Amino acid sequence: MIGWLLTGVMVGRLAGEKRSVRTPPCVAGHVHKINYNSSQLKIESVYLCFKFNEFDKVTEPSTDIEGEVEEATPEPTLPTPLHLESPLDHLVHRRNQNEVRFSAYFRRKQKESMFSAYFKRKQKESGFSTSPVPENYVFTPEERQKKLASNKSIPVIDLASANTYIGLGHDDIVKQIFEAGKEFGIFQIVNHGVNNEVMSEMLEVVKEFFNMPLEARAIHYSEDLCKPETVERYAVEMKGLTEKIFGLITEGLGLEYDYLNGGLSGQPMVSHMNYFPPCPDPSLTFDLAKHCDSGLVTLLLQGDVSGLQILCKGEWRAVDLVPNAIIVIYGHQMEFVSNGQLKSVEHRAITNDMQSRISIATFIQPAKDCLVAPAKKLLDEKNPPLYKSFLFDDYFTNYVANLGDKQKLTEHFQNKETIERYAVEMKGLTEKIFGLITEGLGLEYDYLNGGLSGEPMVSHVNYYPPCPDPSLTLGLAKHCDPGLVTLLLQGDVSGLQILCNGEWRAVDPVPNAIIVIYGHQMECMRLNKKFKMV
Ligand SMILES: O=C(O)CCC(=O)C(=O)O
Ligand SMILES: [Fe+2]
Repeated sequence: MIGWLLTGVMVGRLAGEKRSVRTPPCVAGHVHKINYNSSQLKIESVYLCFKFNEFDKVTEPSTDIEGEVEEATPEPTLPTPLHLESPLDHLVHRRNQNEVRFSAYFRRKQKESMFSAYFKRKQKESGFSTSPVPENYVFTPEERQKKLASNKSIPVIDLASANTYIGLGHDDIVKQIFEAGKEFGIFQIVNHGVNNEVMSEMLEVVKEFFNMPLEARAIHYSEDLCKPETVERYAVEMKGLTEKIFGLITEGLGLEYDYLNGGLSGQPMVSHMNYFPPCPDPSLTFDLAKHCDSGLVTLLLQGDVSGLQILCKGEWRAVDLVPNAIIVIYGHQMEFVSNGQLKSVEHRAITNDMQSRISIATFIQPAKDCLVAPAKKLLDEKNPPLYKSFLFDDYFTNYVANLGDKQKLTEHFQNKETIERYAVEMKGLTEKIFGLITEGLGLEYDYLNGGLSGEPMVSHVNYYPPCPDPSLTLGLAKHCDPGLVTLLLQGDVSGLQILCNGEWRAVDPVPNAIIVIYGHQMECMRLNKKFKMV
């Protein structure tokens, strides 16, 4: 359902500004005007994209979408329109599905067909044409906010002694963060080390920007309001905070310190500035509809007006305003990587009729081509992988298609059934093969059962991305398998080779075949040396 984000959309980026020089626009963007009944709605939010260590080089967003637009609204003259994928794109589009002129620069047609069925249904269900809130912003009675059942508060964690690295204070913080992630998937942090001045300046910049009249914003904002120093300082602070938090999270999980760095947080950091104006009837709609965040972690700074709520054990709870706190929201990837030990939290933002509200959400997300999977170190016989491994890009496509619905997404990416069925099949096949091998050797039927195959069966899931120069490296170096037998299933791309009488030979892919590889133990058993390992 759409939300009452009666703001505007500017899609922007941090360009290569140099501090000493008065620079051309540092945020390029686009403001959309929408006429709705007699009032004018302005749908706004700003995306800023930061690539660290590369402030001068900005990721080129795709702009291949203009051609798809049929009826472009006349727009003010603006800097070149840009498109950046933001985790919230789908919500923005959802809000504005019925205002067909919303965006000339997004993949409108594609998004329209994606959301139109949903909207038709929702509109039919709602039917509140006389409300002060535009009909397409009205939620069904079941979906609207009710009195909060619980006010049990979300943990506020003091990071003051996080940097001591050892000792009670530090260990206690690690524990608190772990517990908060396990129970809530969200917590607030204070004494986080982020410069308070930078935070309040950043909120001021956003407020100042959104308080400008639409036309003035459209023409001037990129020069007058971006305040590159503030934005850049904020970005640097967020980057530092991310590293600190990641260190504490990985320590709590028992993973290497830098496990969440690299590909898992490899997409350029995006900050999304939200401006929510007062709403004539907050009982009917939301600033932001229920969703889970798509990435690993979101760092949220809210101004002095509260509004964030989280869903915890079926109940909505308010996240209290804590001065100078930053809210850490776990996105869906955190749940996948931690194999469900840490939760990602569903949340929403409620409206109010008196004040406008500002929030700044900074998203840390995996690179598009990053293979996300439960961390191997967290898996064992008792903790099988609960989720499939997948490319983040595939997840994101599903995220958009499922409107950030955590349940649907979890169903799609969970592994339980497939893994279990595969394991049962492998177990059965092993028995069959063992029977045939022992028969060939003239041994008792069950000779290879018991201790000889007594370790819990383990399946490794390997993914080999394309390699820019296959002549220089191997997917996997020469080795023999340590166990008795390996049952290998390969996808539709061949690659396995074996060393046979001093020569490497390819193993051809045969549809639906399973490759049986004898491990070292098979040879070591001195079964008349009839079997060779490969
Ligand atoms: O404005 C808020 O409090 C929530 C923002 C949010 O959930 C998001 O940007 O993903
Ligand atoms: Fe969110």
